[in-house]
Amino acid sequence: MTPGETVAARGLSKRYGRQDAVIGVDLTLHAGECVALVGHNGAGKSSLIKLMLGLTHPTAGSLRVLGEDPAGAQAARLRQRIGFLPENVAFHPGMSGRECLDFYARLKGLPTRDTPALLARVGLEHEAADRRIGTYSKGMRQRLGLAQALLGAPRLLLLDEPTTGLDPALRRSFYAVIRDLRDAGTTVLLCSHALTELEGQADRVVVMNRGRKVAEGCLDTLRRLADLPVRLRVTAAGPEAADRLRDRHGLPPAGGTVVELACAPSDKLELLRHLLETDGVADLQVLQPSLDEIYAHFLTREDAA
Ligand SMILES: Nc1ncnc2c1ncn2[C@@H]1O[C@H](COP(=O)(O)OP(=O)(O)OP(=O)(O)O)[C@@H](O)[C@H]1O
Repeated sequence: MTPGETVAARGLSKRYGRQDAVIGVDLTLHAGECVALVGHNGAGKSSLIKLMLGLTHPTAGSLRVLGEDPAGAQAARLRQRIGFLPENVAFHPGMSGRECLDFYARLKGLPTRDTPALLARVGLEHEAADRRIGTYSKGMRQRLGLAQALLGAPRLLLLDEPTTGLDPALRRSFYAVIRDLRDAGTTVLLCSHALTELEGQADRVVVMNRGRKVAEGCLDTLRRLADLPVRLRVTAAGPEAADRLRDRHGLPPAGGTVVELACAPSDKLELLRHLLETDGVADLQVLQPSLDEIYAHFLTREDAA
């Protein structure tokens, strides 16, 4: 592993009986980056995480996590430096948040003195910390789950669907904590189906389909690779101007003042220039392909292959 690399997978494969879960995956993660691992159900995301945690052994290929073999002799020590938030986090309902975190700290061989600061970091201080978990809302349980994952200041944080069921305000505060950790040098791997909310959160996106890595890059790179049409939403000054515009671009008359045009990314500037010079254009909006559309493009392409 080169300096700064926290995870290095080479040709990594995992097979359960006759079921291939991970197939020949190459993946490198670095300190201080937040990477989103996206894929449909059964794509192999959880299997990849289990391999990183050393809970299962690779069938083929190699995997180093923080410089160690996660399923090797040093696995227990290595796991102290990894934080993990499972998809369905379940805590004992009779414990308070504080008791629960103390319990997990002891399990990890850590002092419990950091518990109050961790609870405060995820917004569970004061009265909330001493309430029974059975009375917590979903958002509070999820925040406790994050606090649990942050025990021992891990250098690698694996979060499986961390924001499922959180309202937009809680999501924002969740991602604010993640950003701080990333900026402090932690590697964060976020597994998610909720693609659109990852825009602006992940530095890099890795797309998995049926066990294989099918695309990787920052959003701009994926956008470029996908080369999907850009849409321009034009608001015309009136219905006649809208129909004139439609006619010029080969669209049937439709009424209303909003006209949606599409073009290849390389033709965008020329079309914009043309529209700016066209009479009757009152406003226009450039609609880039969303992460969902880019993701669908890579999955469809792979399925066709
Ligand atoms: N213990 C197991 N035994 C047999 N097959 C398994 C096992 N664990 C996973 N699989 C299979 O491996 C494939 C990948 O599953 P995995 O759980 O890694 O996908 P995932 O991307 O995490 O899906 P999800 O988003 O639904 O959690 C699936 O076909 C799954 O049925």
